[in-house]
Amino acid sequence: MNWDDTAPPTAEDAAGAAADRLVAADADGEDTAVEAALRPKDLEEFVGQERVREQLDLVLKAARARGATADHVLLSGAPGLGKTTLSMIIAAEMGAPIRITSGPAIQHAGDLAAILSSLQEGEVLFLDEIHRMSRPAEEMLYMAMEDFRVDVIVGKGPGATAIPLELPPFTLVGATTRAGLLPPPLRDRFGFTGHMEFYAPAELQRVIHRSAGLLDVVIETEGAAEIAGRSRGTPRIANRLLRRVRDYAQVKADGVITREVASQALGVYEVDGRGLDRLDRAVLTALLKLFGGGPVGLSTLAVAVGEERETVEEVAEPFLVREGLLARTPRGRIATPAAWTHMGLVPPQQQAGGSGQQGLFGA
Ligand SMILES: Nc1ncnc2c1ncn2[C@@H]1O[C@H](COP(=O)(O)OP(=O)(O)OP(=O)(O)O)[C@@H](O)[C@H]1O
Ligand SMILES: [Mg+2]
Repeated sequence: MNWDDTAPPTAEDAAGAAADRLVAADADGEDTAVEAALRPKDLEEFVGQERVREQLDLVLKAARARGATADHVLLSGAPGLGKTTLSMIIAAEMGAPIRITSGPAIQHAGDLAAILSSLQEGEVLFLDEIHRMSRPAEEMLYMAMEDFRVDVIVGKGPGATAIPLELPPFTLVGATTRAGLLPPPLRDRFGFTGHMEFYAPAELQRVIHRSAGLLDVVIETEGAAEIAGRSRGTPRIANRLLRRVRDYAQVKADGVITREVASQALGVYEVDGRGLDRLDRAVLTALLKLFGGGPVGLSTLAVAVGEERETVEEVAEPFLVREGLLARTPRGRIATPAAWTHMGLVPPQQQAGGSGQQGLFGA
């Protein structure tokens, strides 16, 4: 694959790129299968997130010293940054069992009542995607969090009665990718909120070394750095790229991951030096080559790459914006100078003799 390919991207180039992306932050089937083995088991092993780790360490140590159940904890942050991992660490650090469920799994308040009433004292209840819980369940949760009590409604209509049910003290750990969507009364009932940030390359490098050790893969520092730089600040992506690079190293090299092996492998998988994949590059290429860097409307840009508007807007753009390669303006999408540099192209006004525009659109 030649990244500097001058032909405009075709629909075929972009099609499928969104479906099964190596650089997607959400877990795929394979991730789910191997992630359990790669999860750090205690705070010490958990890489990065210094602030959250330090604060959480205090919360847990204090609770342990008092012999009490830890305060409820809310973890917010983008997919793949370690929320589920941290919830398990909280339970492990407290020496408590953990029960795992998620917002979408709780359709009725009764579902939640059943879970809450079967908790043991001190148990950690991990509620993933807590922003997707139903309204009635949410209201039941308020009372459970605050007073360790729920009202179970028996019967219907005028004859319905609320039977109060005492709960043992427990620790709720809620996780959300969208903290802004949580109703304030719910947010306020957490004693501690940890905001997970994207990881620095050096931190991802540590994640990769650690995972390589667990997977019995030999990796050089430079090899880990190469993978880290393409992992979009996300441990899940780092671990996934490591597995693909390991395959390549076994088949095409002597199994050792050097910088060169990592770079070649990720070239095969079309993940570039900055973690952009084919879809990301198709969007940038269209924006730069067909529209001179913009501004261009989202719909036009989507047609040019042969993708749905939503795919461009929700799948490709967030990372391009985060990387400072693309900006969304009221007049449309524009490429930043960094985008031109990254794609190895020269902006029209910098091209010699003013013939740049023509050359650009004529290409
Ligand atoms: N700080 C970390 N140190 C080492 N590995 C990590 C760290 N954070 C996450 N990982 C690894 O990344 C993978 C994904 O982490 P996890 O499942 O906890 O993410 P998440 O935030 O729960 O994602 P989602 O929002 O999709 O549920 C796991 O395999 C885990 O081992
Ligand atoms: Mg998770």
